[in-house]
Amino acid sequence: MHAKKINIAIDGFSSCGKSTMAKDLARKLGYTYIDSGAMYRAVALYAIRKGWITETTMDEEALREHVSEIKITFAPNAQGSQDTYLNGENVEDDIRTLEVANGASRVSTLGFVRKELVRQQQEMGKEKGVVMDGRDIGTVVLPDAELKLFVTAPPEIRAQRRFDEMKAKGINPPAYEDILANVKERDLRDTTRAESPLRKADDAIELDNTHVDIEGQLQWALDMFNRITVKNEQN
Ligand SMILES: Nc1ncnc2c1ncn2[C@@H]1O[C@H](COP(=O)(O)OP(=O)(O)OP(=O)(O)O)[C@@H](O)[C@H]1O
Ligand SMILES: Nc1ccn([C@@H]2O[C@H](COP(=O)(O)O)[C@@H](O)[C@H]2O)c(=O)n1
Repeated sequence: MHAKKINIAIDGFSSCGKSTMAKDLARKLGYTYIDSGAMYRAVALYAIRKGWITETTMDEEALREHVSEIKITFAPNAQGSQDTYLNGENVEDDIRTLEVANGASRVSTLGFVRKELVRQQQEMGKEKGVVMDGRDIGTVVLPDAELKLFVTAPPEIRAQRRFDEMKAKGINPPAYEDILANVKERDLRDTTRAESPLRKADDAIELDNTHVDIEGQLQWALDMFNRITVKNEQN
């Protein structure tokens, strides 16, 4: 008999390894992975393309008026992972730039954007069997998630990992200092915004993965999952 599926919320700071952990865990468990950050990135990309976000300005009113035109979906790719679609267009690569990361960090401060995306994310979590990562998953999107994980590492470590990732992909990376500044800026905005600021849910279990590799963090997450599911079966 298959165990009853649960929802798993993974939150944490920018570039700490949340999506790596969430994807690996979903694959192991046969759950659906949802990258909530990709949804904020897709909104930002839409707004950048329309000229509503520039380096120094954000046209909130245009975004408010047109937010309902933005349809974000996910579909599996050949690598067994998920690609993000914006109104039917595959934007998985386009949303991974520093410019879009910065735009996402800015649009995510807007209450009406959060309201719409949280509604869609809650809909995706209704049937259970979801691993969702982001900033407010354990606190706002899925407050009843049976397992909540919170990942941390110092900004310098996180920026170095991003820098190494880009180099390994053959992308000419921005300067390490620019990546570090982006990580710190996004952390500050996420933790200080009025709408659903990033914080660890009271019932989340924390992992500082500074000295834990990708395999080690997956094993840790699986251990946490097994602990919770055994406890649930006993009750
Ligand atoms: N435990 C780990 N040790 C070393 N590197 C890691 C670890 N976890 C993830 N990474 C690497 O760190 C980089 C960032 O990871 P990932 O994209 O999963 O972070 P994230 O928290 O989802 O980021 P973002 O908030 O920007 O979406 C990737 O290159 C990933 O391979
Ligand atoms: N639940 C979430 C997820 C993301 N954000 C904001 O979007 C930005 C991009 O997210 P990544 O996870 O892909 O880095 C991020 O900087 C956050 O500001 C959010 O607010 N809530």
